[in-house]
Amino acid sequence: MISTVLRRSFLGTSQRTLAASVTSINAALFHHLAPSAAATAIVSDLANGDAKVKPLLPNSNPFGLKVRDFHVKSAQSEFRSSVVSSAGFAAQEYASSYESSDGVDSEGVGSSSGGDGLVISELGISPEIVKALKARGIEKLFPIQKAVLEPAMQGRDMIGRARTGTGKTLAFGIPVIDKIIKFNAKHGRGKNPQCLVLAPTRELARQVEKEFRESAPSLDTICLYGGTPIGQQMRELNYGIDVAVGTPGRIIDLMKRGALNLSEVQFVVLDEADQMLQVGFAEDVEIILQKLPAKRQSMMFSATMPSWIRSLTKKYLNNPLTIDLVGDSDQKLADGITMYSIAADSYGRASIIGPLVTEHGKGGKCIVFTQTKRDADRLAYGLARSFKCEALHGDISQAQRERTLAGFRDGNFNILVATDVAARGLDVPNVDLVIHYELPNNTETFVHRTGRTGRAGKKGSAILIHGQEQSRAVRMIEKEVGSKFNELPSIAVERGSASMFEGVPRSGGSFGGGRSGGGSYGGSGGRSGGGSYGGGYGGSGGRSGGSSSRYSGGSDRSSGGFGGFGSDRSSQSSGRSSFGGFGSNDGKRSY
Ligand SMILES: Nc1ncnc2c1ncn2[C@@H]1O[C@H](COP(=O)(O)OP(=O)(O)OP(=O)(O)O)[C@@H](O)[C@H]1O
Repeated sequence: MISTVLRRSFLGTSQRTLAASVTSINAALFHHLAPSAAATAIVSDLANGDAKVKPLLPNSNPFGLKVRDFHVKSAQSEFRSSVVSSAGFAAQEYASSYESSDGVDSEGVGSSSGGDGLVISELGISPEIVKALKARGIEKLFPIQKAVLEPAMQGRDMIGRARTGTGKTLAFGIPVIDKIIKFNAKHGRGKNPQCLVLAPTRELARQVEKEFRESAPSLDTICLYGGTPIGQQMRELNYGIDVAVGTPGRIIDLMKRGALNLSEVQFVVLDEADQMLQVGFAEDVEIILQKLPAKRQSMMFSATMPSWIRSLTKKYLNNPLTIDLVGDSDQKLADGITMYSIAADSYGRASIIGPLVTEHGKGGKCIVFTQTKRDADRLAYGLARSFKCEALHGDISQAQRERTLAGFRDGNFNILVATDVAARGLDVPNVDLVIHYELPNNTETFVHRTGRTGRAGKKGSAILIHGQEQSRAVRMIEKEVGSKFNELPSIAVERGSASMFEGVPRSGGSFGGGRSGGGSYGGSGGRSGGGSYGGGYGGSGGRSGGSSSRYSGGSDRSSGGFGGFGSDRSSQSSGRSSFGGFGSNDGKRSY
């Protein structure tokens, strides 16, 4: 039968299709036969067929496409915590430092040395990982990694929380890839993913997948997200995958098409779990979790614990350990970030960005966060007259967003004007300055945006631009974040010069307040209702004229926002964000 299928393929299809056919048959065979037997069977059948092909080697096929030597059947990994027994103190060490926390940074990622982390090469972690990390300059564990390693190696379910830029991805990544590498060495490689990581945005999914790939080159990883052709992803899944990272929407799509088989998943990680709720993925996440094998290790990383997360935890995690390196009373930002604030009125604020970048950006990378896509476009347009600058938001095509991010990472331009699509999780090394073009919706957003700088122990600055009348809100942020702003002297702006946006196409116009229903600029267009700030920063929420406080809403918002940092707002269970749009997550939102 195999040769029949192959012959039919050879006669009637392109080489590309053929390759896929061979690969899938190969994969099917390998799943039922020992690898060597499978290879022999295929080779002998092909030898009798019409086409001339090279013999199949374990990791290649006649067309040079990647083929994996699958193990017959996956089983639960059996890993011993003794491998990392030297890290045995990690969780306890964290616990004691957290209990005795008095505002001192319990994480220790405050210096470029990476704090007093454990030396990775001494932990019994696979040499491949140690080598790959070393090549990236990573030789010691950061505190969250230290705290997570031992219980993760022991197979504990867990909920983790740590400040921005402190290495949460590798905290779950290292134990998972180490276990998979060791498992594969013992049992051979499986076709279906052993690890599934769910991320709320495409950008974050790509980044997490990259981190896995670069830390374990021998593993096959895939990133599954919308906005890209599904066929290629299906073919790659068919070749065999160790780690799948993706956004829930595309993952469900692939499951429905029968292309993604989650029956062998041993590790599931929810990264930025609370954001899943905010961007409308709550239901999808649960659908996926229900499809996973009961015997698995589940880890969840979440900045806050809304009631949805708690109920997820109860339903899908088994006696989870909570590792919280933030706590409720601590400073929420990573060390090394200096906060500044500056007052500017709505029409003058665009004009002060240039001087702020020049003075505080040190010629390095800078991200300016706006509330709305339109503002991001318009500000980027204006700034581009004097700086190399691009916009990033959810109305921009996925391909262009990827190019923009790559260009920013590579230093092709140094000012990125972005909506909150870039606020969470994105790791662009060496961002020196974050500017909040206006007050964010809530402290949590402030923390995530600000956390794009000062990563991995580096230094950075954040500048919050606020209206004269918003000082109460600024104080509230200070209180909730646990750090003080240094108030910068105002920058004089001549009225006429404020219009650096002349010539910008006005499509509904967020500048100067032409819009009704969400002029992000104060202006006349204020929203009525929305009341995103139920109790946020001192009560400007829900106002209707909106001539001053940004707290009253963002243009794309449709419903209520969050409370303060760490708050538990079950009112969010609708799964809708109060942000000005997340376009990055397969259509659930439009950032
Ligand atoms: N042990 C380490 N030593 C040096 N650099 C590290 C280490 N661990 C992680 N990093 C680097 O630190 C940066 C931040 O890591 P990561 O993106 O995982 O942070 P995060 O805690 O997930 O941040 P966020 O909350 O913003 O998502 C990355 O560039 C990563 O490669």
